[in-house]
Amino acid sequence: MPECFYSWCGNSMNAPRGYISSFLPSFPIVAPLFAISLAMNYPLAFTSLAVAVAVCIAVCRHKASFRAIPGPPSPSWIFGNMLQLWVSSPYGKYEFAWLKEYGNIYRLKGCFGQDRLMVSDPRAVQHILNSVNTFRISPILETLLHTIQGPRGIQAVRGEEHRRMRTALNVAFTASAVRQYQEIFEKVARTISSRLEAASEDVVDVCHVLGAGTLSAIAEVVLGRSVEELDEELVQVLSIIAVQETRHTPGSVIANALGALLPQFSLLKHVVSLLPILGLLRKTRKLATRLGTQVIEEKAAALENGMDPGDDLYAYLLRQNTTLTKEDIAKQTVILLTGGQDSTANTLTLGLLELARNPELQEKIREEIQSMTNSSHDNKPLLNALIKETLRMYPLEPLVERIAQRDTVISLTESISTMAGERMDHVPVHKGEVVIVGIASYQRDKSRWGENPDKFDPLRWVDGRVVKGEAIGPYANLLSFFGGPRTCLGWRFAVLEMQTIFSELVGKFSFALAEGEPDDLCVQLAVSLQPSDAKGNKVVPLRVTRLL
Ligand code: HEM
Repeated sequence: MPECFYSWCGNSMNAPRGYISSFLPSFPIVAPLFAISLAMNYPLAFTSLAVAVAVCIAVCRHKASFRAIPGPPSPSWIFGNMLQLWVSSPYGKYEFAWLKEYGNIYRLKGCFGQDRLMVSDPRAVQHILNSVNTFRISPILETLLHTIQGPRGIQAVRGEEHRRMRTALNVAFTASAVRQYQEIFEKVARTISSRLEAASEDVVDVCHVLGAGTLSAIAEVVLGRSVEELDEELVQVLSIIAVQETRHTPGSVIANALGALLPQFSLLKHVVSLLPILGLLRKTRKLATRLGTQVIEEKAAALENGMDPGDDLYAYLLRQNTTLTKEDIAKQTVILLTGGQDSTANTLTLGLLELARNPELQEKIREEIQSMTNSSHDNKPLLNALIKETLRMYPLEPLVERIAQRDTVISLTESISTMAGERMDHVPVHKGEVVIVGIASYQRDKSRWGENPDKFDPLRWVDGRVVKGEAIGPYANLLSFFGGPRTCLGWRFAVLEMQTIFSELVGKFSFALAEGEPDDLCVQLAVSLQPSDAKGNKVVPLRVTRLL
């Protein structure tokens, strides 16, 4: 579940006014949620609260350890550079310009004059993502993960328990385990093909078709169930989560700033997760866990009776006899369904959009696919270059905030100059300070990815322009699947799924921009980085023509 997930909760609050008062007794816990709600319902009261908090912060604040590092001017004391960073449209309008001007370590202003360190230096990024005890996610994000996944969800558990659970789950995500799901991916790809065919020679919202396709893939591969067999209510909540208009807003930026100040008490998680405004998250978890439990029970019974439990991921996990209990497996259903669907659908959609913008490249990739039908997808260089370039340009989680739990030092790949002209090859960070890992910025660093890093150009992966550099992330030195102990568990699954679906679709159809329509499609930061039209709707209309 991406970092920016909780902005979604902010936007989905249509709470009746009177009900806000029920948050007041637990105000320190729910401050961010309260802030968004207040902003929407009582703008004046919100402004007064924001000013009061700002004054407190200004009084208590100590000088940030990285104050001497240059960075862009701040346009506002209340928001600092945070609106430019989190709310700009298209995503990265300011961030990628700052990267060019200030390099891969610079200082930003957070809300109410607080300093933030923006980091995309590879060594520093690796250090932060690996040091999960020193750099923790904000308490409010932890609370939301706890709400949607429950205390036993893989993203909610920490430390040794996380390591144990990950090792056990990983048996179903190794290269050889994932190869077993190939046939199911092929079946799903053919279903997507027939849906497109039904609409062929017409303009189709590929985002919608691929969203439905990747939900089928995840349901069939993980649970051995077709979408038609899933609870209708569950499919409905999953699609609300996927298409919800969840862009960041000034309210969510303030909530973010306040959320970073909350204490890390586990009791708070339990209290906050009961709040009525988080009802949709609880409902998703309840429905998904109920389905997971039912599936696991059926498969366990089949195994006990010497019958075939199926060839899906849950059956595989049960057969492997891992240290996970049946309840623990069932409790991962919500992260697997939510984390595995939209992420892959968005990446596939953005890849097809880029091919529609570049017919020549599309034709080259099609020729490779059609001439290598019997080869493994791993042997198709252009197909894999398309996947890598789409992941590079459009990381699902482009910004990651972490709060230092103690004083520490971050070493850099290359030294930087302070405003006074001194050289620094490491940056001290004090307890409580917030660093922002710029994953999208890291993936646009010219020294690593070659000339024109802002251009979508898959050929950079085959003509030697990409520099190997320090090994980072699980796939192609990219951080789109994250890095460190919290690396995406499903990255091999996602790569094989994308290889299979791209091969099927690009091999059989041509994709073009809708004629007469301006190409105003872009990406915006919502729950994750999402394709969007100029009005912010999650739609990508493309003209799809059947070729074979
Ligand atoms: C293009 C597709 C995908 C992308 C870009 C992606 C990206 C990510 C990212 C960035 C994270 C880290 C989130 C965080 O901790 O802030 C993550 C975690 C995770 N992903 Fe994916 N993901 C993709 C597909 C999948 C699929 C298909 C599955 C499952 C079948 C999956 C399962 C998971 C799980 C279980 C975690 C939590 C790992 C942990 O906390 O130990 N992902 N993913």
